[in-house]
Amino acid sequence: MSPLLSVENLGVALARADGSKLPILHDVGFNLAKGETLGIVGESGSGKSLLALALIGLLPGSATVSGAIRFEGRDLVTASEAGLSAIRGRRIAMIFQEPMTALNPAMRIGDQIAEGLRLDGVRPAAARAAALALLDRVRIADAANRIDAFPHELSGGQRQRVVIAIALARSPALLIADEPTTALDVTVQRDVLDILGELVAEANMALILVSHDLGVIARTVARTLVLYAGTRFEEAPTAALLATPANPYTRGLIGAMPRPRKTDGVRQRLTVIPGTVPAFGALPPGCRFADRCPAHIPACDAGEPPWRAIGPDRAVRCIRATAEGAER
Ligand SMILES: Nc1ncnc2c1ncn2[C@@H]1O[C@H](COP(=O)(O)OP(=O)(O)OP(=O)(O)O)[C@@H](O)[C@H]1O
Repeated sequence: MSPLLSVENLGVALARADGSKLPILHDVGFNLAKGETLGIVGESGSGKSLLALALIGLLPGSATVSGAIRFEGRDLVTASEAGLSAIRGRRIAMIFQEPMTALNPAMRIGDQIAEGLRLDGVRPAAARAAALALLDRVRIADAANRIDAFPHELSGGQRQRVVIAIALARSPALLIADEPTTALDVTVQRDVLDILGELVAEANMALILVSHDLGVIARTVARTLVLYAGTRFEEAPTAALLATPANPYTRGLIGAMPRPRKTDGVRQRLTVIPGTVPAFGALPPGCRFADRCPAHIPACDAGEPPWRAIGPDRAVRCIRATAEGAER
């Protein structure tokens, strides 16, 4: 069976001031089946947001896209703007970090949830009833009274739950959430992630969750794709990725995860990956992670490591990696 979404050899280049093109994304690829959940993780500047925007054709006008993005049998790289706007919202919904930018401040939340359904021809009373049911499903307490509230009358967590309700209203096949909880307090983050995970599973909807935070990814998705400096570094089932990271970069990300200390519950940053992500205009000739990598050997500088399978459901871009874990 063909996957719901297949991304192959995706490249995105952005125009520089002098008119030349600066490649940002390079050889990104993955498949997503119906109902499957995938996390995309990497440090700031790794290209996560550009990837999310590329998937729904919302890149800046200066961007050049190469490779293929196939969704429900259509190639989204070559699709017309009209073709893409017929898919956005209806078949692929998107949630961004800041709920206030997604909500209309002058419109009642129930009307905003019902709006998409009205576009699909649902009558007003049925759309309002569906909006009420969705508010309940995203656990807005006292939904019957809150349905006529304006966004500013809600907390940040409630607003993001309304955004989730809007995204789910039209039963899209794929939801892309880009840092959906980064603007929220840690405890509210967990509630919103749990609601998101539950609703996506109930609806058998596929989810792409973009986050710099492996803790967020670990809580929510079955598979994870690690990006580094614009390209894929590792893909694996999330549990295997966390237990036996094959790429030294993934191991570094895991080491940098804040986690509660057993004794007093204080969150502590254990290790940081030394150095910084290289600039896109000055990438090293070999592995992009070479100058930060604790497992670096001269062969790493010979050329870009190929993307290669290290198991039936695991792949990595590192000449030293094995499925038993990264070289140290
Ligand atoms: N509109 C744009 N014009 C020029 N450069 C851009 C644009 N959008 C992104 N970039 C550059 O592309 C690179 C990848 O950015 P992107 O926002 O995708 O990274 P990210 O992994 O989502 O990081 P963050 O977590 O900080 O958002 C960065 O170097 C960024 O400066």
